[in-house]
Amino acid sequence: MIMTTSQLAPDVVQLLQEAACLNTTGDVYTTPSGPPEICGGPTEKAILSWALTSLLVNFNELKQKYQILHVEVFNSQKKRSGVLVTKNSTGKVHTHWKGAAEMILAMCSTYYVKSGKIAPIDHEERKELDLKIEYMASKSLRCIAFAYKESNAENQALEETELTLLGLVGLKDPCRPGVKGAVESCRAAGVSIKMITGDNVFTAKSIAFECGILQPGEDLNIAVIEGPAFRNYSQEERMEIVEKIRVMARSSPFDKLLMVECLKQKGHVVAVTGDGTNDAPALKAADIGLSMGIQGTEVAKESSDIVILDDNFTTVVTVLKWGRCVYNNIQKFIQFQLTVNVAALVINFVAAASSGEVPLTAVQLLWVNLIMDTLGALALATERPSCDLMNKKPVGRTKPLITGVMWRNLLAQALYQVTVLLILQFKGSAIFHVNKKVKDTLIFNTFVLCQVFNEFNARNLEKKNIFRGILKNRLFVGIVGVTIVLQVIMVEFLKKFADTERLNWTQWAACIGISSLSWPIGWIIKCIPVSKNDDFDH
Ligand SMILES: Nc1ncnc2c1ncn2[C@@H]1O[C@H](COP(=O)(O)OP(=O)(O)OP(=O)(O)O)[C@@H](O)[C@H]1O
Ligand SMILES: [Ca+2]
Repeated sequence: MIMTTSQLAPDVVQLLQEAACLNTTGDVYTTPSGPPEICGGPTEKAILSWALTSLLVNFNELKQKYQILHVEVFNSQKKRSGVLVTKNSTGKVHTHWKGAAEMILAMCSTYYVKSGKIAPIDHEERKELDLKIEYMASKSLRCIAFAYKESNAENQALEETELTLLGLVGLKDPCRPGVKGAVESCRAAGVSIKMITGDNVFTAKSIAFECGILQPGEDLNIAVIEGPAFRNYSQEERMEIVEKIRVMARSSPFDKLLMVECLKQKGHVVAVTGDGTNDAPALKAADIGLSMGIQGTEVAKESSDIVILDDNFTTVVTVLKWGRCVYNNIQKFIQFQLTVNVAALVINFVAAASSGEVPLTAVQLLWVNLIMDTLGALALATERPSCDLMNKKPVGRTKPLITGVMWRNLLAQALYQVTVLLILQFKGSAIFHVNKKVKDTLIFNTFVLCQVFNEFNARNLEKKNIFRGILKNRLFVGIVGVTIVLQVIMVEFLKKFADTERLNWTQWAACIGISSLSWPIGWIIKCIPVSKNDDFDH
């Protein structure tokens, strides 16, 4: 039941004001114009703003009336914070605790009723209060309880038993828009999301449903666990259940770390997001630690690999997408580069071994490497992420960089290039009725043009449509254009330098015709399935 201050006894209001404003790490700055500014952690801020608006407290005035004798700062293990204060006017000493509701309730033996009287918490009362906490939590509220005790001595430590419950507050930390979508995207990308929180199990469950981490129909007995239960399992038991857990509630920093370590031992690649000091060990232990740039504590940021500047979970999807894109672009370039090198090596080796002459000269090979390394790398590395990247399973930790699919594409293209170039080498002069120098130029020119065509093939390792989005990648088109222009200059104008002979229109057409066949070959070869043992998806 929500009550206004007028419905409460003044004594209780006073105690609640003390509880909210003295037992806090937050602060309030009054501004001459406009509402007061509250600072501190999110929980502290919420409680203070409730105190200012609902308890109508004057924060700074109240603080001056008391002296703080002892502080126990909030810690993630005990999930509570406490102070020992004395009121200047009366000299009375009060212990105040606030923290996770059921934990504070366990320290209480009495509670305040509305009228201001103190009543004992018997078995029945305790059950009812537990139900209240559970109800609030199931509405995805984070429950904080306030408790206090009056004592006489000033120098004693904070008492932890026989307290009087002052009240419960429920804080709503709503699931931000977009999070549900991000969770779904991650799931489609083969990334399983787990929520590890210090919250109560009911709050955690309810929030997990809200943002799609838990789905209707899931076996909650397996998917939801509390930190202490997880901790108390044996290592073998933990390894058995860890993959099935979706939500871990009431976890301590150690539980978070334990979970990350278990998942890593299972061979998973683990990413952790977190903002608090209590997340630091897990962030550090994870393969990828992502901390929050705005709310995040310095400790969390220091322990992480990536700082998410906008504190938005949906950014994780962007990180994932770009990470995959870079990996994919590297693969494309490797495939492209290896094709060039394998083909050049085989042609020269076979020709040298059989006739003692090499068709591609050192300068020509240097030239090929120069334009294909720099320009080819630029063209393929600047491809932007495509949507299908996010529908694939992740690459396993032990997966080779060059996959079966890449070998298939690479070998097919290299085989084609080697075949046509060797035919040109041995039969070229007869076919085209040209001298040796022109024939060598034909080989060189065809070889380079084959790479230009193959650069398009390399744009997509698996999909047959290699032109998708090509106009959006102006750099790619530009680079291919520059490569072609340079090649024309090389063949037509730099005869001495590259040892080439000018080619006529027919010969150019023949070179282009032969090289362009690498497109249909690329298309056909992609129809051949390659066994993918992708089941190691983490
Ligand atoms: N400033 C605070 N003062 C008192 N109790 C708090 C405070 N902040 C959190 N709590 C209690 O501790 C619990 C959370 O503990 P903890 O901070 O260890 O969790 P967490 O894992 O950081 O949570 P989150 O999911 O918000 O990151 C909350 O459910 C709440 O009951
Ligand atoms: Ca936290």
